[in-house]
Amino acid sequence: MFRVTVRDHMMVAHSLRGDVFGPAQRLHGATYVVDATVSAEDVDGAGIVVDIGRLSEHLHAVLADLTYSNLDDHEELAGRNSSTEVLARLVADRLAERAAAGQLGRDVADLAAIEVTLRESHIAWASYERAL
Ligand SMILES: Nc1nc2c(c(=O)[nH]1)N=C([C@H](O)[C@H](O)COP(=O)(O)OP(=O)(O)OP(=O)(O)O)CN2
Repeated sequence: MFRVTVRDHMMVAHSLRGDVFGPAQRLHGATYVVDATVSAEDVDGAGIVVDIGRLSEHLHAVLADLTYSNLDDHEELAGRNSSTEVLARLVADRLAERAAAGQLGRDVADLAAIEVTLRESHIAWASYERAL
């Protein structure tokens, strides 16, 4: 399997509900380093999974909708904790929609999966992977 990964970041405000959380139950800021990885069984005629520049543009566009916002007010996250895992899935699903529309520059049938990893610090991260 071939994989290509691009990296970006986003800055958000949010609070997390539940006794499992401590101070993070209060509204606070978080900066996530976000990695998006697209995989394919084979490369295309140009020898790539998808173009890095194009994948970077789409990751940036997806994150632009979230960054500098209060995720507690986000309609897609209503009633749900914006945990690192849930945010990884949200970003992956949005990128998958773009892949399905051919916006990554390759037929989605030739792509295998997308994985998004959010690093909330240098010692903790969460990922979500889904088929394309
Ligand atoms: N699996 C996950 N665990 C935790 C997440 C997460 O997104 N996924 N997020 C957090 C918080 O955002 C943050 O990392 C720390 O929160 P908090 O629990 O309030 O802080 P502390 O660990 O310092 O406090 P405790 O009282 O020890 O919980 C946490 N976990």
